[in-house]
Amino acid sequence: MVKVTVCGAAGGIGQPLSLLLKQSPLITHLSLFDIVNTPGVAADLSHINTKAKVTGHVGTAQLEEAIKDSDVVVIPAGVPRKPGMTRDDLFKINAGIVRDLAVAAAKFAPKAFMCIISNPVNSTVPIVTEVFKHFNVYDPKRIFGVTTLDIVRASTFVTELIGGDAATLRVPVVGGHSGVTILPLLSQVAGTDKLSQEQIEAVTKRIQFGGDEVVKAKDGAGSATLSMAFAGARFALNIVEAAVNGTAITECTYVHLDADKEGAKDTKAVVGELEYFSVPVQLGRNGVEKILPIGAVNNYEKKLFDEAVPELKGNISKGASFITEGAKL
Ligand SMILES: NC(=O)C1=CN([C@@H]2O[C@H](COP(=O)(O)OP(=O)(O)OC[C@H]3O[C@@H](n4cnc5c(N)ncnc54)[C@H](O)[C@@H]3O)[C@@H](O)[C@H]2O)C=CC1
Ligand SMILES: O=C([O-])CC(=O)C(=O)O
Repeated sequence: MVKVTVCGAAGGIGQPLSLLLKQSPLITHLSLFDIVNTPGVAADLSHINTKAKVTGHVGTAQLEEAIKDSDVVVIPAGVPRKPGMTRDDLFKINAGIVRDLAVAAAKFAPKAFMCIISNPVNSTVPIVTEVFKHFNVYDPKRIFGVTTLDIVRASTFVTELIGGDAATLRVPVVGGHSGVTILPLLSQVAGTDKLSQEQIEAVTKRIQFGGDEVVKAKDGAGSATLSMAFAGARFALNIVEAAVNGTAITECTYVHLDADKEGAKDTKAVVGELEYFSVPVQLGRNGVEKILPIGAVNNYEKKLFDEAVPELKGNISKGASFITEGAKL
């Protein structure tokens, strides 16, 4: 039995993400939570002839039943950017939304794998951590910031330059999930040696600011939803596959480096005392099985790390202190 709850399931990401999850033969219960419209979305999806039973839950009074005993909780709840905004501008509204959902998960599904999509991811993941610590149910192996869209974009954009199959080209992207904190490690990708330094820098910027491309094109109607649903489903389904079948799947994801202290040593050597970083992680039955080395980084990439670290540090402490110095939970 595998219960997956999507919080924010009626939204731009939530709906297509739920559709993709409904196709998994491994999920037996797909629970849809939102503050609006989930009865309709659930009724609609429930007619699809795949295994998962679909239930809809609307409003905070139904959050407990929605989330109770979930194996996986995916959170794309909250407001998206409009042109001119940074992800950090969303903190004011989304921090409280993620906190309240994390409180419900800590109380009613403390063992769930938490997959956080809501922005700013660099800060919302520390919020979830601090809430779980407060309720004494914290396990860093089970809390993930979903940065898969950066990896998906990197595969697409790099393939446009070097050719090959975007579906199978793996580009490690580490760091965080906003602008300069997004660190594509192109020097580790076979075939990028054909590119000029100018091309490398341009595609690096494109990956870092891919979200802005969509925000601009949508012109006030929100940010990436369909590509995020694809990326979120890929990540959540990898978590499910690893948990159910023990398959060792490697994916870059934003985690607390305590999730595997030994494995994180090589990352720590580069990023200092930073607590969170998106790193290549081997997933398994208990979430993070191993943090894998970030590998060799060239001089240009080192410079990018230097820009990312102070920004990430600020984002992390902003999220953590929202709980540790905020109103009583
Ligand atoms: N991690 C990533 O790579 C990405 C993250 N995002 C982020 O995902 C979030 C959602 O984006 P969209 O789906 O486009 O927004 P949306 O506005 O279309 O949907 C958000 C949904 O959250 C719901 N919601 C609001 N408060 C809630 C609460 N307390 N509990 C449950 N649901 C609640 C809303 O009713 C709405 O249905 C945004 O913060 C956005 O920045 C977007 C794209 C990529
Ligand atoms: O850009 C945004 O605000 C949404 C997002 O995180 C992305 O598309 O990577």
